Amino acid sequence: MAGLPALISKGDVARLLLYKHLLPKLEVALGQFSKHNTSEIIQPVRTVVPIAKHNGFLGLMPAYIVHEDILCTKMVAFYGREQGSTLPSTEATVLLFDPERGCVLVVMDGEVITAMRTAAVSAISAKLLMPAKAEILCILGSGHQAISHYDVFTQTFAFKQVRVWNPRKESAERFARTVQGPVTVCSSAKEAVEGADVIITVTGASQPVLFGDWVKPGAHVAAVGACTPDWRELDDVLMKQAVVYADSREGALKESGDIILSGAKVFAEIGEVINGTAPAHREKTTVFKSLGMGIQDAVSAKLVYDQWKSQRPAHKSTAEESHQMKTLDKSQL
Ligand SMILES: NC(=O)C1=CN([C@@H]2O[C@H](COP(=O)(O)OP(=O)(O)OC[C@H]3O[C@@H](n4cnc5c(N)ncnc54)[C@H](O)[C@@H]3O)[C@@H](O)[C@H]2O)C=CC1
Ligand SMILES: O=C(O)C1=NCCCC1
Repeated sequence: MAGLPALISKGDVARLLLYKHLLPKLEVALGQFSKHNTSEIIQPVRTVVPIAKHNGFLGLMPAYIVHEDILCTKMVAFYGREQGSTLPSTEATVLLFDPERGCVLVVMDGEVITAMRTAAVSAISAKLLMPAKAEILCILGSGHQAISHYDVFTQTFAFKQVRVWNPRKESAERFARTVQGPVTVCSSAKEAVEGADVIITVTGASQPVLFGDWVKPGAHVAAVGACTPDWRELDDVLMKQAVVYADSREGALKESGDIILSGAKVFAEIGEVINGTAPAHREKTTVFKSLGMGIQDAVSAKLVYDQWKSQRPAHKSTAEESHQMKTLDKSQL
């Protein structure tokens, strides 16, 4: 190793990563991914190691974005928690490498990256697939992803009302006190969903919480939870009546209980819509099934690292720079 990797804390990631930089980079990366050209992007479906004893999983998420020379991996542990558990349901660490040498340049917190890039990708799906007149946003779940989704959706779109539901009403009320803006706390999922134009599911549920009979025709659903083959957030009625998009078709067919157990077909990847190779059926009920991809973390980590390098005191050198210095020393011999 050329030197010790830099460490970037959660607080610094939160300070350095901005949606205005993240959204356009993610959109480009999703489009590139869906060209499925391995000379541009290499990203296998993540390896998932079950931690059955603790009702959890460890996901390993490597990715290489060739033309930008970004080599990255995230390690993310995620759990099915009892309602009201104080343990986190997701823990993540992101490593950014020097692609030429293979050494780790930086180790950074992955919690903020996971929250922000997932919400940003849902916002991209909504931009492309929600009805032209979208006034009511509904969020099912009120944890970490609910907060990041609230932030980016209210910054990006002009909803007239945002509704939230959680089976534990005090959790939804805490969410309403945390976010910077108005929220209507609903007493049932049905009450939150009926009439909504955009519905985000960000729950830890393993059984459906969103039912097709409640969903307004033409609404857009960004389905973010239930990322294992036997967990569900959406019922069969919704999965069969909607046009289903995914971040990765291969990932969805391997990991999404909503898709595998309903037998619904993935109509297109969101990147295909970005590339113009698949249509955006805004006029129909749409589901975007998000599983999360290593390239989303890679793009985010690079943005954080570049910002961090540009702001850090001049006397501190990173693994990357100490390698450059050693190379320079040798060439001067
Ligand atoms: N698609 C993606 O890229 C990603 C997906 N996720 C998934 O998104 C979901 C939310 O993640 P976080 O917000 O970080 O978790 P969190 O633990 O902070 O929040 C989960 C929320 O779901 C609620 N909940 C739990 N069980 C429920 C049930 N049976 N019915 C309704 N609500 C229930 C909890 O009360 C809480 O409000 C998880 O399933 C997680 O695995 C997380 C990160 C990335
Ligand atoms: O992409 C991610 O990061 C995750 N996806 C599924 C569940 C937890 C984290």
